[in-house]
Amino acid sequence: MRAPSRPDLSGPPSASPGSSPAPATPALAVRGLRKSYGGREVVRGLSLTAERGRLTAVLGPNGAGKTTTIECCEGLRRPDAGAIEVLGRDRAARGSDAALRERVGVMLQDCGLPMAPKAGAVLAHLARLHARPLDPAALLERLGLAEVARTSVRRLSGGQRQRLALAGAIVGRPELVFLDEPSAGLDPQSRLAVWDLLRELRAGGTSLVLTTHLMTEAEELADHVVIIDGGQVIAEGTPAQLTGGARVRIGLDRAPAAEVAGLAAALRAALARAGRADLEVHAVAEGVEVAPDGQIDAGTLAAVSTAVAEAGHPGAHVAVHRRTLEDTFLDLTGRALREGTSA
Ligand SMILES: Nc1ncnc2c1ncn2[C@@H]1O[C@H](COP(=O)(O)OP(=O)(O)OP(=O)(O)O)[C@@H](O)[C@H]1O
Repeated sequence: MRAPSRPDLSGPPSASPGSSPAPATPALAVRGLRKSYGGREVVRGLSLTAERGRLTAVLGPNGAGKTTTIECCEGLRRPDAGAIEVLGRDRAARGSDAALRERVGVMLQDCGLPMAPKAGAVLAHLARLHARPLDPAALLERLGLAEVARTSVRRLSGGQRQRLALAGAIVGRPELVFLDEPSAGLDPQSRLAVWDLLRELRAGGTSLVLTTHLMTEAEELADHVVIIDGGQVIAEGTPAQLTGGARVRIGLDRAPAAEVAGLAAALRAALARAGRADLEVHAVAEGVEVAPDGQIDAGTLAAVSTAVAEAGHPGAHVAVHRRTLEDTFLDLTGRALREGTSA
């Protein structure tokens, strides 16, 4: 199999090695954004910042207001209130659309491409609109689309259209790219190819802001994660900050709450006797967690294992557990299905 050719994804002119230092303003700054549809406010005073050269992932349940927020930032929707600065420019200022067109790439949720022309022609056309575009043929090849270059957009599969929309968003070598659910509906191979491409763009200095429902996508790619619910930011940080450190989990299968509480108390006592009162012990569903303030080193693991043995629960199993972003997301946004916003 021929290795896909690799388009030069080196970043925008401002990020090239040897050029002037990156500007101090963030790639995107949103302050107090508000937007209503038919009297229902779906974005309610939202503020977020995306730093330059970083990948910022915006997460949230269906209807949380992610697309509305991103479309306001892209200039596709007019906010009711609030301020949006894109690459240091006030989005609402006269002439900002024209000034930002060359510097900002947009991949829409519903692909936003014309249906009749052939895939290759669409990308070549988009490339011609830019001063220093990527090579469209290499980009098609890189995204596994070379074989459908002569197929009309209408006849592409959903995943192929999705990848073509991504190619269209980046072909102009933008400084900032907005991607609304870039890997929705992609098969695992295509998703990995898209992730590789996004990593490479970021390494080349491009700023990326994406929405996603894939927690693994945010965990794999994002420098900064913003969680939105009910039209507001409810948490943000690096994936590691949001998930917290690793814990030692002592599992008790199908144990009643009283037994779990008893184990937690016995562990606290045993750890205190061993001089490890610094270790926090929490009862969780079907077990107990011990959360060290930092990494789990061998001494900590040994102290916990000894304490478990002393506590005398023969059915207990000990494992190191790392919380995922999905755990945090569900803790913050709940497990119930959503219909619209909670406004
Ligand atoms: N043009 C519109 N007219 C009326 N209501 C709208 C419009 N666009 C979005 N909404 C409503 O605004 C709310 C927020 O929608 P939005 O698409 O911004 O959410 P989202 O977080 O992107 O959701 P999803 O994850 O499902 O894509 C939803 O309740 C949606 O039904």
